Amino acid sequence: MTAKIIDGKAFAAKVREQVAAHVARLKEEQGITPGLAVVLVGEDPASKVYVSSKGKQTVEVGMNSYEHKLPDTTGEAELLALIARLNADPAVHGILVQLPLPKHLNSDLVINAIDPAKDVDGFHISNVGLLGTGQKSMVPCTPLGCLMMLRDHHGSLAGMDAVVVGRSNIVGKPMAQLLLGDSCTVTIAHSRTKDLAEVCRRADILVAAVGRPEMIPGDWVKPGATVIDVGINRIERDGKARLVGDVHYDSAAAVAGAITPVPGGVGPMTIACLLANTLTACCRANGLPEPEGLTA
Ligand SMILES: NC(=O)C1=CN([C@@H]2O[C@H](COP(=O)(O)OP(=O)(O)OC[C@H]3O[C@@H](n4cnc5c(N)ncnc54)[C@H](OP(=O)(O)O)[C@@H]3O)[C@@H](O)[C@H]2O)C=CC1
Ligand SMILES: Nc1nc(=O)c2c([nH]1)NC[C@@H]1CN(c3ccc(C(=O)N[C@@H](CCC(=O)O)C(=O)O)cc3)C=[N+]21
Repeated sequence: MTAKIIDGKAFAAKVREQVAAHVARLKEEQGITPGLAVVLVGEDPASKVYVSSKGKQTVEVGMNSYEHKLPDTTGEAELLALIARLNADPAVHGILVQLPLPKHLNSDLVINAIDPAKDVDGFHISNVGLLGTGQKSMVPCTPLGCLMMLRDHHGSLAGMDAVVVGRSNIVGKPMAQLLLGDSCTVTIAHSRTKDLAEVCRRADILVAAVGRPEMIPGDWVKPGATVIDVGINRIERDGKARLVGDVHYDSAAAVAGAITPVPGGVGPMTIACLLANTLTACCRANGLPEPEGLTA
């Protein structure tokens, strides 16, 4: 079997179109423009690329983008003061603090200082708790993007065996919650899992969020399974810089039923979902109906 390629880039473009249409209506009918503030501390090159890409796409869908670039040496009090200002600013509907933060800053403390209603990353403990109990929340962008692609491909996910490899707070755990919410039977695997290959082979839906280039080979994939590759790994091959996932694409695509590529899979959906979450936050802040099909 040769897998159907799930085109995250094209899917993300459709999501952005929906967001842009809704934003245009908000402006015209309500005089409201959604605003997203992105905070970047330090000079991490990959983070800089993501932040500028986020800013560009925010403007493209008609929203206001506020970029705050702070030096590596920024102290905790200074960062918390900026977050307090953004929390109080009615023009800002979404706040994202780019991770990882420099080591001297406590990211839990910083994230939990964001107003949960503006926490478009869905990382605040209140949003984590709301998601875990099945209540309305802000849902983390990467898992939300994965869920949208899975629902689009399968319709209902009920009863499917899902394996999530990775248990981080930003991808693995919220991904597992969303799959459980859609009635999958969910297994979360990690670095201490025994016989990971065997666990993966049980999966109808296999989500890889590990951060190890091409760690999952095709013979760990159940024939016909859907493979969602979250990994973004920069490697050098034949003297060239390349981006690869956590799944060995060629061998996995030979057995899977469907697979997301890297690049062009989960990554573009993450940013599209960030824009969708900002729109959702703006609608909620103004007591307006939320966009349909763009929330979990
Ligand atoms: N496409 C996108 O939009 C995004 C992509 N990413 C990418 O996704 C990947 C994961 O990111 P993130 O969740 O932040 O990473 P973390 O490093 O926070 O977590 C990695 C997880 O993988 C597990 N793990 C590590 N090695 C193994 C192994 N050999 N076998 C099984 N499990 C293992 C770890 O287990 P343990 O807990 O036991 O240590 C951990 O739970 C990265 O490549 C990242 O770049 C991340 C965010 C967004
Ligand atoms: N607070 C916070 N929220 C995040 O959502 C967040 C973060 N911090 N820190 C870093 C990770 C990573 N992340 C990606 C977003 C887009 C692509 C993306 O668009 N990738 C393109 C390729 C881009 C390239 O070429 O480098 C693709 O896969 O096609 C990748 C990764 C969001 N993250």
